[in-house]
Amino acid sequence: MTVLVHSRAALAAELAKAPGEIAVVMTMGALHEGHRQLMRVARERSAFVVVTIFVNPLQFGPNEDFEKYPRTLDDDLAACRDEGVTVVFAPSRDDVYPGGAPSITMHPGPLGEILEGESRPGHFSGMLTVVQKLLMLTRANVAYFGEKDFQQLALIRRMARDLDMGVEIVGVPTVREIDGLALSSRNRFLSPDQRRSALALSRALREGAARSDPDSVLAVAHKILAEEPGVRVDYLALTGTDLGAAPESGAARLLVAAKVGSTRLIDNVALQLTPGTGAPL
Ligand SMILES: Nc1ncnc2c1ncn2[C@@H]1O[C@H](COP(=O)(O)OP(=O)(O)OP(=O)(O)O)[C@@H](O)[C@H]1O
Ligand SMILES: CC(C)(CO)[C@@H](O)C(=O)[O-]
Ligand code: BAL
Repeated sequence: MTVLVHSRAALAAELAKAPGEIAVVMTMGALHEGHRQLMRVARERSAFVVVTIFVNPLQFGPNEDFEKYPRTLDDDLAACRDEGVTVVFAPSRDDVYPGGAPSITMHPGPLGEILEGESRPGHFSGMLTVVQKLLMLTRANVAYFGEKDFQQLALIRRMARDLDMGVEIVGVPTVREIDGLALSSRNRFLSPDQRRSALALSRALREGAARSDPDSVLAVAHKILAEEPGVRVDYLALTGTDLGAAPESGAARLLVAAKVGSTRLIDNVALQLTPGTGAPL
């Protein structure tokens, strides 16, 4: 049975019943198969799984989509029930921030200043602050996050390690539609035409990642994105798996952020680089 709680007191009462390890899957709701995959991976290991649903105002910029972010609690609850989730914690803003905006917050450091951090000032500070609070409130031993938000996952791992938080952070591969589009709550804002345009993101990543020479990887991906007029690229970046400089060879990551209409989407893939193998485009 899945129990829905809204207050931190009701959450604490449910947590007291946990027989052992507590797992958490944090979300902003509007749940889709990507979220459900996180829940399934969590359930495979832990009998007690908490899903949090909270659209965190602290991680949205003033001109971002906080107000219009989809809120679909009834459907979300049904999805959590289907996946055998133990507790759904859907707090109000006052429950999470009883004293208003916190005066002590997380500082993401240099990794938080590039890519998403550069495009969304303050985003990662707000995100890490609420993740830390939700880890404390849920008393989680293990927490699951999607690779779709690759930089977010890297920062959460780093926070847990740097601050000795004693929680295990598990990354879960990105779940995609059959045509390659990464599942995202924001996909529902796309018109059919915009959805077709949005496919350029995953196509650019896939075809770029099929190359192994760094110049070719970026050139192929750039070309695909440039040829899609419905897409305005924010960044396309080839990095190491730690989001630092791309290695000359070995495991790397290709990341993209772009606006399709007024909807901002992100995606990324893993790839292997081998120098000197660039075939002409
Ligand atoms: N397609 C996906 N595959 C795997 N995990 C995902 C996917 N989409 C989201 N997640 C993960 O689910 C968790 C909650 O994410 P969130 O609620 O922001 O959903 P979202 O679809 O990423 O929403 P948005 O696109 O609006 O940011 C995060 O750990 C996120 O990485
Ligand atoms: C981790 C998170 C739930 C924190 O608000 C959010 O950033 C998200 O949904 O990815
Ligand atoms: N999925 C990352 C949360 C955000 O876009 O604010």
